[in-house]
Amino acid sequence: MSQPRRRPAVIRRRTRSDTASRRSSDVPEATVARLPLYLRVLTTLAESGVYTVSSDTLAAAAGVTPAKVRKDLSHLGSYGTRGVGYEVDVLLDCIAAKLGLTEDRAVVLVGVGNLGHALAGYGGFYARGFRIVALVDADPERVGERVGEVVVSPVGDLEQVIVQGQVTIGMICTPAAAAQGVCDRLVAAGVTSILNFAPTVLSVPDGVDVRKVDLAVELQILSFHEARKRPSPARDTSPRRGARSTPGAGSGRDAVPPRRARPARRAPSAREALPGGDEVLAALGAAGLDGVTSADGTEPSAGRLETDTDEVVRVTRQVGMTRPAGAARPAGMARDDRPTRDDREGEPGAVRLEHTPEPGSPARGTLPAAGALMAGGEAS
Ligand SMILES: NC(=O)c1ccc[n+]([C@@H]2O[C@H](COP(=O)([O-])OP(=O)(O)OC[C@H]3O[C@@H](n4cnc5c(N)ncnc54)[C@H](O)[C@@H]3O)[C@@H](O)[C@H]2O)c1
Repeated sequence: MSQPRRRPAVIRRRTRSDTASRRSSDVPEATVARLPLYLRVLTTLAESGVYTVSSDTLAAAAGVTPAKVRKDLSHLGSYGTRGVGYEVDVLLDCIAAKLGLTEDRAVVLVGVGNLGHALAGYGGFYARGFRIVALVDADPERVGERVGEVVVSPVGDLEQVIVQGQVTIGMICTPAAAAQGVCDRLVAAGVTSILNFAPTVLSVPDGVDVRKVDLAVELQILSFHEARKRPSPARDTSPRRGARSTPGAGSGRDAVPPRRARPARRAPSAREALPGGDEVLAALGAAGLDGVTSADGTEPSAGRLETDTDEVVRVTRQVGMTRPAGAARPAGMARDDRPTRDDREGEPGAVRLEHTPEPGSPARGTLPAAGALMAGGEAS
């Protein structure tokens, strides 16, 4: 159980050599990730005048199990006292030292847009010993702007502000395309830790640490749990037939997963249909469609056309369709009558078109012209 205490505790700052001598690399990354949680809880307890804390209390406040707390703290050489728990002050110092928080750290923030502004104005960094000493942006209109105590510098001064401010940590808030270049310059100027907010994977030499923050990933993880709580109606998530594997997917730069599974692709040999009939063929011919051939190599005839997607798009526009033939289903046309790409080798982008009138629709050779077909249906 915790006991009330009179005097609030403060984190004692140690010298650089003191910190270095206590620093070790034998702490698992997962433990390192939890130490800031314990630190936050302990700071609150100390400020409330609490003198000791049990592993149960610390675990509950940090949202982990008591066993994990005991294991994590054992990596720090801190085992507590049976029946008493841990001394809050001692544990605070111990964790702060392990995290290297016993000295202030200078930070440069590159990219002072929406996100950069918000971060630069956040007082919580300073309270935890992180001083944003420089703000840098490539936009001349942002240069000279004051955000809090700091004036935005031109990106050309990046190396200079790093050296002058003895900066070792850089925060990247630029668009993804600019992030690697910014990262390279930060590293070349002496920055050895980078907090990257840009949605890209950065390459850095040995000895440079990169942490990536992506709130969208956090939301996607929450979405996963939401989906488990409330299963949605079944959706077609089957892999596309014939889809090739994508080497490096999810590990390369800007790897962004698709928002939803695409419908299964058709087999390459599938014959696709178009609003056919002699009048459609005539309309295509009148519109100047070159290179129309029949699907079976004979003279082109209504309902058996083979051409290139771009040409279909161009012609459908010329004959008055307000959207490409493949994009909408004209009235009287079966759902499967829409033309789609054909995967035949050596003919990327080709489409095979075959008209198959739906029962009740106009017979072959008496169909209205393409423009009329579209106008009667879903033209937008
Ligand atoms: N990690 C997250 O959770 C998260 C959340 C929001 C945004 N982001 C990312 O943060 C980045 C910034 O987002 P934003 O909304 O602030 O964009 P923004 O366009 O408002 O700001 C980007 C800033 O970077 C500057 N910039 C561009 N190239 C530069 C360069 N080479 N050197 C210095 N400055 C340069 C621009 O002038 C601009 O001021 C984007 O990559 C975005 O995807 C990440």
